Amino acid sequence: MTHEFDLLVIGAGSGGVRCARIAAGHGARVAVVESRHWGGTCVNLGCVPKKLMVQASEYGDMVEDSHAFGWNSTRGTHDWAKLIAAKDQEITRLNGIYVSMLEKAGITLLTGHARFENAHTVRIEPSPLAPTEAPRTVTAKHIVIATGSTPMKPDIPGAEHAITSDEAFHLPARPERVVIVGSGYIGIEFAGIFAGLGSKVDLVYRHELPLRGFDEDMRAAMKEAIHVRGITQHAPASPTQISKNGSTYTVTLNNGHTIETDCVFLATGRRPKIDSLGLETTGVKTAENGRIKVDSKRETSQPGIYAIGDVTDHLNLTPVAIAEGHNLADRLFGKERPRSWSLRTTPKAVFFSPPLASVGLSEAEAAQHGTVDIYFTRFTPMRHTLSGRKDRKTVMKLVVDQDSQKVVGAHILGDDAAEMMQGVAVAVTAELRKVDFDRTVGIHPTSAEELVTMRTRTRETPATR
Ligand SMILES: Cc1cc2nc3c(=O)[nH]c(=O)nc-3n(C[C@H](O)[C@H](O)[C@H](O)COP(=O)(O)OP(=O)(O)OC[C@H]3O[C@@H](n4cnc5c(N)ncnc54)[C@H](O)[C@@H]3O)c2cc1C
Ligand SMILES: NC(=O)c1ccc[n+]([C@@H]2O[C@H](COP(=O)([O-])OP(=O)(O)OC[C@H]3O[C@@H](n4cnc5c(N)ncnc54)[C@H](O)[C@@H]3O)[C@@H](O)[C@H]2O)c1
Repeated sequence: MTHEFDLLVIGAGSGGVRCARIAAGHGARVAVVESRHWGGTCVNLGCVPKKLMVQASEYGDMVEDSHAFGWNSTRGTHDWAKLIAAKDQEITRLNGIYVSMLEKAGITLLTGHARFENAHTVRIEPSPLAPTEAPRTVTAKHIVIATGSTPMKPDIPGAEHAITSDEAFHLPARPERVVIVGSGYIGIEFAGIFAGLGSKVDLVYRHELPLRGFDEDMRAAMKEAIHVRGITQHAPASPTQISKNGSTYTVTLNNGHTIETDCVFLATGRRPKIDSLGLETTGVKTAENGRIKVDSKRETSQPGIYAIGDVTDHLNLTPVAIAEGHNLADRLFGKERPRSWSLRTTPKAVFFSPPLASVGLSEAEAAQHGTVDIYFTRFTPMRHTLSGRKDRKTVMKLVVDQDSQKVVGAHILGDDAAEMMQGVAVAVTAELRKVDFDRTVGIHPTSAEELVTMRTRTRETPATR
């Protein structure tokens, strides 16, 4: 059977766009269907608007700190509507860039909600991006599901009164008080944004320390940094109910406490987006949480249908979705060896102020493989020796496998941590040893030079295997 397209990509987010562009570059006839916004979550309701808002939230303290450096500036007030408008203008610009980039690559752009009719046929129905467009049907030899994920709310009474990150980007006004539930990436990043812009923030989370899955020392350092930022932490605690009284809300916690607030923000995780996708008409299998199951080549249980990015709930980060999309397009249509990435050493950053960035293994993970040497330092960065914010510490940690002396993990909490970590990630991916760090000359005066000057082992952690 001849198909209209060699490849149909469902979802024009980070993974889908890269997969489509690379496939088109290899000469394939490609179509992309998008239901909501070109560029997907990262561009519209994720990384990009979030980072702009983090940056916005940092100016107040910077203006205050400038006094110590001789500036006669005043902190002033923040105009939320102006920030949202500026951010939206930038996103509209990016949407346009995505559309023209795809068109220039010779890709057919389809707007609407995609729903499988069978393993090679997809029906495209009206959606928010194309509410009046007539439905149509397309066929393709290969179909890639790149539909991403969507926020998930816990099943508690009153959850309908709460917002998620999707709404946080378009609030009509900044709430004076906000309760944020969840201490994953989104909970912490937005706690920092609202606190920096002047809101009173209460952060509620289930465990003793925030950021489950990160290195324990870094989780403790983040807890302290959150405190220093003036955010009230309720932990361990979870909400059992949200009630609305006029324009205020009351959050009841499982420890019996209640918090009054102007806004409740649930940052309690995301789920793969497979709603009304018609997967039941195909042989594509999903796991309990809706994650599409794929093999190492990203093929689903239905030959010819693949899945990449958040919808597979693997490492839910933009560069990972991009890597998966690129690699898949190379494998399906490329003539040379497919480009590949070391996902094992995917660096991560939580854009709090200061940010936390990590690559490789935590101390506990490394100890499962053998005894580890730990190098740890905590200091006041130079800027804050003058600004007076001496409680804004920078924390750095190197995790070294004792047998091989390879640096298997690096963790930084401090200003510019994410910028520093990208370079360190190259070293960890290249499996460099501690001696390679030691023989690298530092850049002075920086915080980063500590990474190559931590000479004395802080402790040895015995293997737990
Ligand atoms: C608030 C927030 C902040 C984030 N910050 C970062 C960050 O700083 N760094 C980072 O690396 N990652 C960050 N992420 C994660 C990152 O956004 C995702 O990992 C990434 O966008 C996943 O890409 P994707 O291609 O899998 O899906 P998406 O980018 O979500 O794209 C999926 C697309 O598919 C479309 N779609 C869905 N169903 C259909 C259908 N049936 N028919 C047609 N179209 C459909 C959707 O409208 C969407 O445009 C953040 C996420 C959030 C929510
Ligand atoms: N900087 C970045 O790279 C970045 C930023 C934002 C999001 N992301 C990606 O998006 C994903 C989703 O982010 P997220 O923060 O929503 O999810 P997450 O999984 O990182 O955190 C969810 C939080 O909600 C808590 N939680 C879950 N159910 C709960 C309940 N019933 N009651 C109380 N607490 C509950 C969890 O304990 C956890 O603290 C991340 O895992 C990450 O992959 C990345």
